[in-house]
Amino acid sequence: MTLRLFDTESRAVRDFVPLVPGRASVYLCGATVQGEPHIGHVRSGVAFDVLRRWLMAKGLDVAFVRNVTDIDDKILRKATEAGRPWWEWKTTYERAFARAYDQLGVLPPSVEPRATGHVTQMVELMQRLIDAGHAYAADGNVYFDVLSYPEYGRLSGHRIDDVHQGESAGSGKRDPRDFTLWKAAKPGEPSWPTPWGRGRPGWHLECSAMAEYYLGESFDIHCGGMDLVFPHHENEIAQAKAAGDGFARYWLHNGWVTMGGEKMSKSLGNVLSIPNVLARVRPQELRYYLGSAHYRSMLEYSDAALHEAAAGYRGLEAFVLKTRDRAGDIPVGTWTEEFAAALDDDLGVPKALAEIHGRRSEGNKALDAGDLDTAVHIAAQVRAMLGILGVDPLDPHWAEVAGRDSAALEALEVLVAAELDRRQAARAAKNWALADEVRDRLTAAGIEVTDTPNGPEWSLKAGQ
Ligand SMILES: Nc1ncnc2c1ncn2[C@@H]1O[C@H](COP(=O)(O)OP(=O)(O)OP(=O)(O)O)[C@@H](O)[C@H]1O
Ligand SMILES: [Zn+2]
Repeated sequence: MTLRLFDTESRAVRDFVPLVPGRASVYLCGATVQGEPHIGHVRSGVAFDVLRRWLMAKGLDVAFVRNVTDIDDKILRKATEAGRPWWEWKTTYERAFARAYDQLGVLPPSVEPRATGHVTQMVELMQRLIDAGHAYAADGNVYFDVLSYPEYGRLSGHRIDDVHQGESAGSGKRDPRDFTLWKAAKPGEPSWPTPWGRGRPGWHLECSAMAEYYLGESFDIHCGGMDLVFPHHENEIAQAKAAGDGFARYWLHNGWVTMGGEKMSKSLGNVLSIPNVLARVRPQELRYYLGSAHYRSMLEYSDAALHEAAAGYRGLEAFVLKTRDRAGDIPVGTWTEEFAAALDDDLGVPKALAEIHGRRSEGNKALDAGDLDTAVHIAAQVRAMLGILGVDPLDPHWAEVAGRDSAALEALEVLVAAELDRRQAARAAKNWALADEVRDRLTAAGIEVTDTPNGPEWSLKAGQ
């Protein structure tokens, strides 16, 4: 059956026909590594990991590129405010994102290019745009001439008169609707040489240059969060197409994680960090929760919805484990036709999950009736289907992630217990100052101590 995908550019569900039979090329806009990831940031990683796994399951050789935006105004500003080098700052948060993707079982991309490593490709693209009369250099900046590209606005539906790039006014810009390809160097900021002077890349230029370098001038699918439709993806298209390239043939956008009806965002302060959520549920449960809604719909966060999803997942897991306990190893089987039809229909995960839960309930009936052959057959189907969604309960990845965390927790348990013994001894000796000091140190380290009739108990503070 043919996979059909909703393409933002044509505003329609279209059959997915790859450019090269048997292959699929996918570019996903990755993070601007300026701070700790929140659960909204990783939703696109999870949603398009399902796309990738489904393409692979259908036998395609998938080239999957997810970039890292590692030079940007926000990175420079935050590093300066913290008094740290910008390269240390961005590396720290690149690691935090990598860890979050890994914890959630997102497959590592085929390549993970950094913007700072692809200035050569950006200079080449700017040169082509200048040669074709679609870009101009002014005072060390390079701008894209929006009016020179009549198709501008096709992706987002913006009328040319309504275009506001949301950039600070640049020196030498001919028209306020033009956008920045390259920023002239400022004192104290990192910069790279170009024929137009030293400077650093604009955000939009990076992605066009990196997508084309790895995937070619035409490729299959470009993905990202829906806030990227304008201006980021509109500008990516303009840059590539004005230079004469075919660029992406399908545009996919995921909805937001919202909280209180608004996009989860650091600037609004309504964020939940990954470690915070992983203190409440396991990584596979968080992934199941983030992936359970259709990728294009909004996902309004609530503790209740998170726990409900986690319980739903545990029900599936319990069936697979129970069957394994009774019957031995469960192989990875194949998915059902209903599941395939659901995913082929623009990655209809909610329908696919309804199918999986339906199979689980049949499987449990088989277990109750002592029909182990049927139970094993169904458990193998459930494993295959959950595997496409990235949450196969028997995937060794989850044991590995849990092992890492539990080793650290066990070590913490020993250390905190020793501190609490010291505090109890101080209290017994009426040395209140020492007892308070121990407690304050634990609090400062994010450990909350509660005195109960059974003695002191501790937990990690549920911070942001
Ligand atoms: N709440 C969210 N839900 C889904 N995707 C999100 C959410 N917040 C950010 N993203 C996505 O994360 C990616 C990186 O975004 P970016 O680094 O620009 O963060 P941002 O949108 O400025 O968020 P914040 O204000 O929290 O830093 C983008 O693709 C964006 O669509
Ligand atoms: Zn991008």
